Amino acid sequence: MRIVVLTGAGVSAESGVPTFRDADGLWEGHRVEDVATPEAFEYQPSVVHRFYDARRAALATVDPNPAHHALARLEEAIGDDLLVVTQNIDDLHERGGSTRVVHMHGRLRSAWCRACDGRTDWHDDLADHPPCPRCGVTELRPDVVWFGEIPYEMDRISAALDRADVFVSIGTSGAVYPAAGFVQYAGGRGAHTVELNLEPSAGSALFAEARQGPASVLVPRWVS
Ligand SMILES: CC(C)NC(=O)[C@H](Cc1c[nH]c2ccccc12)NC(=O)[C@H](CCCC/N=C(/NCCC(=O)O)S[C@H]1O[C@H](COP(=O)(O)OP(=O)(O)OC[C@H]2O[C@@H](n3cnc4c(N)ncnc43)[C@H](O)[C@@H]2O)[C@@H](O)[C@H]1O)NC(=O)OCc1ccccc1
Repeated sequence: MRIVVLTGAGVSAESGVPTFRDADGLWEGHRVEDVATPEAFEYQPSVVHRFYDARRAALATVDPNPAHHALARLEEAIGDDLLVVTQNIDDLHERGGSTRVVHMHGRLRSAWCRACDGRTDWHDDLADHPPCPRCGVTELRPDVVWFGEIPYEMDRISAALDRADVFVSIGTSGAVYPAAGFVQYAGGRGAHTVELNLEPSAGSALFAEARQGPASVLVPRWVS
């Protein structure tokens, strides 16, 4: 039984990581789309850096919750037959014990150098323009996928969706593409589709099965 699990901000909400759709967007009066775009980084890099530096620093104050741990147990049970595709840029899946994880929108604890294209694990701020550890140039940006940019590892994701027997979506509002289109893609190839979410998402009607409730309760129950 090959399973692809897609997760969104809702899987980390009970760990204390704010979601995008509560509090009318995320941050300091900025529409998320206004800080998570290459244009915003061009015109106001310090605002964008502070946005990600604060979220990166906050990672030290949160821990995985029972939903993350349950997915790690499932991986232990079925190994390569499971792939977790996350829209989240936090590292809670890995800290929960998962290893087969694709961060399609990037990672907070990684910096990407626009000069040498190198990526480096990064735990500190970027707003003070530190030099790239590889090439020494001060052209580091958050290693995240902004609106208008192509998500990471789309080939690996499409290949897994092609072969999936089950597609499960956890804690996502289904508002952002291409992730929001995965249910139709997998369902169209015969996969059984399940939504586990606090409330029905924009694409709920597209799922064969939809359960409402907190991820920390629904995911362990679904896994066991
Ligand atoms: C706004 C939207 C309409 N715009 C887009 O989708 C755009 C444009 C677009 C492309 N195709 C389209 C088609 C139609 C319309 C528009 C488009 N997409 C892009 O630009 C993408 C790039 C988008 C990525 C942007 N970066 C992010 N994040 C990283 C940065 C950062 O994090 O700062 S997106 C970011 O927002 C999204 C937020 O959504 P969720 O995670 O779902 O969070 P949200 O708060 O919305 O919802 C939380 C849910 O959880 C539930 N919940 C809450 N608590 C709990 C709980 N306790 N338990 C369970 N559930 C819970 C709630 O009920 C709710 O349903 C996530 O994807 C997240 O990663 N790039 C691209 O398309 O390139 C081309 C391409 C495509 C394919 C192949 C080749 C090329």
